[in-house]
Amino acid sequence: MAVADIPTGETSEREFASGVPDKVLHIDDVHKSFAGLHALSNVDLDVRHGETHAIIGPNGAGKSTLLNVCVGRLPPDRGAVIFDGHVLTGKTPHEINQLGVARVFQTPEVFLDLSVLQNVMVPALSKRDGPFKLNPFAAFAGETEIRDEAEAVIASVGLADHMRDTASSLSRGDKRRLELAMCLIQHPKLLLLDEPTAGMARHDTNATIDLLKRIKEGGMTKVIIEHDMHVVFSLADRITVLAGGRIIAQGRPEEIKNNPKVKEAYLGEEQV
Ligand SMILES: Nc1ncnc2c1ncn2[C@@H]1O[C@H](COP(=O)(O)OP(=O)(O)OP(=O)(O)O)[C@@H](O)[C@H]1O
Repeated sequence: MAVADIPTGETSEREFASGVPDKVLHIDDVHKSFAGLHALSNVDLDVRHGETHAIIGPNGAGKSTLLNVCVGRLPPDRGAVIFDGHVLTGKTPHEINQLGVARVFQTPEVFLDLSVLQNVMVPALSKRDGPFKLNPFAAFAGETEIRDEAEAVIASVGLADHMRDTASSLSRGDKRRLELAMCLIQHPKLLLLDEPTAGMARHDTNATIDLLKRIKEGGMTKVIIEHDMHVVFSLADRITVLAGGRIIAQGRPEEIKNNPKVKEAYLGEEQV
């Protein structure tokens, strides 16, 4: 039976999971079109437990569309996404997040009027309490344990000096670090990063590479979309190359570097 035909009942999900124990994420024959434009065609991809998997490709290749399908922001026209034994297709972004998938967006999505500390406490409280609808300031009261952890995570992304600053006052690069901290405090099984170093100066980019390497030591699985090849080749265990919505190559970094199809796809763009 094709994965796309698997009903979303729990038994089927468990049966499927038992067949692929080392794969955290399985993308099966995903298609997505926008008004006749094939943004994704026949996309098959496995991400293994604990690896850092980079998805690269020229502008308009379909990278962000693929991530949006994975996190439930876009329904695929065909195919399925399986995470940790759960069929994600048809689930809401919040349900997918609750299963252990966190994402750093291309444009940072933070609470601009809250402080850095409060921003990082929100997802921790939400994970513990569910999507609370009460005044978040009331919910913050007496949350010593979560506050301590939030402070530690904020320090780990290099924002200790901005703990009480409002998010709106941060630079774009710091907003991305804040968003990363908001993901890390959730202890996700899978972290999806959409151009995590976009808009950062080289010094900050290198600091982010170091941080992501340290997270890797913790065993978290990561999928990273990135244009900066220095970042890709510093972090990736395996790379998938998309062009025109199709996968044109998959393999280890050295294999991708020497792949003629990849060089051709990048002609006129930044060289791999
Ligand atoms: N919501 C949408 N409506 C219409 N077309 C879209 C939409 N989202 C993406 N597209 C189109 O789908 C194709 C793939 O876009 P996508 O953003 O996934 O590419 P990408 O590889 O992430 O590009 P970039 O590296 O420039 O961010 C592009 O041609 C884009 O214009």
